[in-house]
Amino acid sequence: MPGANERALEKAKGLAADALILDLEDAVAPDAKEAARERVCGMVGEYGDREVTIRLNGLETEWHDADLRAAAQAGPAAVVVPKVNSARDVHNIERALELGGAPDTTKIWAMVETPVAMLHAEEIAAASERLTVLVMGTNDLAKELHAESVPGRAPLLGGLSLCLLAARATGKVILDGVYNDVKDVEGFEAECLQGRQFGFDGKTLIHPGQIEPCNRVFAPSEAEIEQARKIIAAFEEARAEGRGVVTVDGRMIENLHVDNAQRILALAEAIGA
Ligand SMILES: CC(C)(COP(=O)(O)OP(=O)(O)OC[C@H]1O[C@@H](n2cnc3c(N)ncnc32)[C@H](O)[C@@H]1OP(=O)(O)O)[C@@H](O)C(=O)NCCC(=O)NCCSC(=O)C[C@H](O)C(=O)O
Ligand SMILES: [Mg+2]
Repeated sequence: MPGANERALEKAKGLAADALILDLEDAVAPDAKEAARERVCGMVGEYGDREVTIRLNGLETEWHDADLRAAAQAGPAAVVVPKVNSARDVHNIERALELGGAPDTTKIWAMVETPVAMLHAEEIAAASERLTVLVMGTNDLAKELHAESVPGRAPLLGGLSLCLLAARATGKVILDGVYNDVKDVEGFEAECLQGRQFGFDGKTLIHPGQIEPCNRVFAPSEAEIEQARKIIAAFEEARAEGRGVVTVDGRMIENLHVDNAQRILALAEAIGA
């Protein structure tokens, strides 16, 4: 949410989002940057249990250093850094956080949103243990690619896949990009579903109306939870009888399907908590 929008920052205290990104970058006009920085850094502790992050201005901008120093002192759950293009960028942020006295609990969320970042996704993701999340910047990526905005996002799928591979290969969380048409609920849900089917852990949002459909699409449904329990029970029974493979509803179930079922139950449990 825009760091200059007091109304939105207040409203966010009652919204059912898992994490908040208080933005100092694109959603804040140049002459409002300093006031937004001060306001946002002062509000980090006001959102209860949710992960509160601050999106800094980009590494090459005149505001970046001051944003990073102020955020390091405020100690949010993470600094969200736009247009990260290399492992060296991550190392520079890491060093600046340390020099700025940031607590160890302040992580780095790297926005990957340029062609260079797509090609360096693995080295970015692996660059630091402090980096815990990759965030797709699909608007900037489309702009850089000269791609058109089309349903299904065909022009972006190569980049999305590269970043997903990088996140999974390095054990990091990855969040899908935003959906700009805040009035198009159907199109938004379709894009959430596509993101989930690809393997994204969640989606970044720009409007309160996007929270409920996003939570619904990304959370395991009752039927999925039930199926996961059935798979685990059937496999345990098969194991007790000395078998390593079993069928559930006509489908083959092996160890790896049990791992997936356990992941679904753990996710449902985390959401419940
Ligand atoms: C997109 C918006 C400009 C739309 O704003 P508006 O027309 O005011 O929306 P509504 O009138 O429907 O608002 C209804 C109420 O909800 C509050 N609101 C609106 N947006 C937010 C929000 N993000 N967080 C919290 N609350 C919000 C309004 O204040 C209204 O409240 P009330 O008065 O009580 O009724 C606007 O939604 C907006 O500015 N969204 C965020 C834009 C943003 O953050 N952009 C930067 C991130 S996206 C990005 O950078 C892309 C990435 O880098 C990439 O490359 O892809
Ligand atoms: Mg961007």
